[in-house]
Amino acid sequence: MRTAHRVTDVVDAETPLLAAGVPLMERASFALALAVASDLRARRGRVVGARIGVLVGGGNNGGDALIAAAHLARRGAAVEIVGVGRAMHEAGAARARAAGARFLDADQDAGELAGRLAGCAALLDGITGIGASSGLRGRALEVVTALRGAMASRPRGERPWVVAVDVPSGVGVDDGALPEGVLPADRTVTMGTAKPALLLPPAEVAAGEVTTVALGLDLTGASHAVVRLEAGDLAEEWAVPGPADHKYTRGVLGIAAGSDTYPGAAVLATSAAVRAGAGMVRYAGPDAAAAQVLTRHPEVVRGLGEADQVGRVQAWLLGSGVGAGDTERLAWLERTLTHAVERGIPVVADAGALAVLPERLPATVLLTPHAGELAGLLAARDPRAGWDRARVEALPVRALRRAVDLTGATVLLKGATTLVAGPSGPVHSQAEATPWLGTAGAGDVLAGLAGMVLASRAGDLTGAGADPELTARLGAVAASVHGRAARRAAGVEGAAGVEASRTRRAPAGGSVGGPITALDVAEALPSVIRDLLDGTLGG
Ligand SMILES: NC(=O)C1=CN([C@@H]2O[C@H](COP(=O)(O)OP(=O)(O)OC[C@H]3O[C@@H](n4cnc5c(N)ncnc54)[C@H](OP(=O)(O)O)[C@@H]3O)[C@@H](O)[C@H]2O)[C@@H](O)CC1
Ligand SMILES: [K+]
Repeated sequence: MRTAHRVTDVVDAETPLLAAGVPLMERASFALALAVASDLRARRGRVVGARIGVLVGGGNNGGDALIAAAHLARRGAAVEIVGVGRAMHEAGAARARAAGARFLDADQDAGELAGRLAGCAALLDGITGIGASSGLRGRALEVVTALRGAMASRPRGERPWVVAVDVPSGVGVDDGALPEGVLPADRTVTMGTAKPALLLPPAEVAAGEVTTVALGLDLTGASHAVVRLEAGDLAEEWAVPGPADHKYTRGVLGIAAGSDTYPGAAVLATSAAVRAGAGMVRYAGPDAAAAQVLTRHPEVVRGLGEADQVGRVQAWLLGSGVGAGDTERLAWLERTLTHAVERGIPVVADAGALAVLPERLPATVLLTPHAGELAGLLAARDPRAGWDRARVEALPVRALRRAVDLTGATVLLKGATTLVAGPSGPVHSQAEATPWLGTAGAGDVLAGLAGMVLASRAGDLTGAGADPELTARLGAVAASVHGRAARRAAGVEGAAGVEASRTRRAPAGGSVGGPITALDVAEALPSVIRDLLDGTLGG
């Protein structure tokens, strides 16, 4: 599990150590210099003679960069420092100067400065860290903007290796905002613990590879702001049947997905649920879609009539492939959702069901909007706040939290990185998806998979002493398994392939994979789940 902590928690943990004289900045800057030296050695064989540009702001983030610059200069690098703040960490600057680093004229033309920096082997971004709010301004913004331009005009292989100090300067450290004028890093060396922006869209793309420096901060009392589940965490949450289990104890999922207009959603959602190991699926939908479901999956049972006539289910998936004009179906979804909520049955509410939500919902209802649907939900409930799709994409965590506050439900926001949060607990951020997954029907597969995961853990979700944060965690499990199945179906291989498929950079080994259909993703589920439980799936 990867985790990140809020700025206030980091500051609270630092304060007693600093008061006790623990040399946190020494530790931070030494580890930073080591990381830069090791990257330089890997990329060009040596540190000696390498030209390293250092962008320095007025606070302690600049202090980290300056002391690291001193270490690198001592190791023979040609270090060039540019101050872009109103002040400069004095002790750090003195050490860098004493070690032989050069201070460039900070007032020279930004374009000329940028041209010089763009030719460096490495750049350190030490302008701002956790002490600044989102968005660079003034001279810092001017220099970084010119630098971005200068770097973009060079071939990729001739751009400097960028290392961000603690966070890429200017990101929204707690909310993951990515304003104009952030220098994208190849690596971020973060101090004490990862910061939320390093795991949250859209800022995470500017972080590159994240290295966490252990500073000895005591964060045991602080809650996680962001959690990213890894393979071992998924395996722990996955319900594995025991000898006494049968189809009813493994979880019966009711699926009300698909319509005469979108019958494929029924097939995709049921395929995902069946392939992911549902004890039983009851399909409650129109005859034509049901015929297609049964042709493909004869093990699916039909559920006819109202919710109380369908037969017992442990969880529902409602709404995938039901359009806004399908009034009769929407009315049925609304009645079924109310029925499920009254009985404490977990629900995945997708697509059409998002249009018929009651005012308040329990946390065991998992809403699965994409950015456009989330914008619609927020615009309806919070009309004066001006939510639209672009704002949701720019501030996804804020949008997600707002939707949770307004509904009481757990919300899963689908995207290249999927976010899940409930009324309590962290934001889960799962980034396993490959861009190949951006294909019609992928959301129906996720919905069916998420419904199956809730059904398989229904007892834990609703019983006495149930963990109120479990729905969000299981939503994150589904998102991660969905992304991993997509990678497998697409043939994305190795860490380089995964990285390349996310960033579209040329891979150094591995494979970026190729096109997939939504059904391919559902069909890859059994092998991915098997490997997950065998412990052979990395990441
Ligand atoms: N405490 C410690 O010992 C440890 C601290 N550590 C390190 O310290 C960092 C936190 O340092 P911090 O608290 O000094 O704040 P910091 O991130 O440098 O930002 C403040 C500066 O930013 C500037 N600035 C602000 N807004 C701006 C804007 N929009 N655009 C441009 N500039 C802007 C502002 O300048 P001013 O507004 O005054 O001109 C001010 O000078 C932390 O991230 C970690 O790296 C670690 O080494 C562990 C030990
Ligand atoms: K920084």
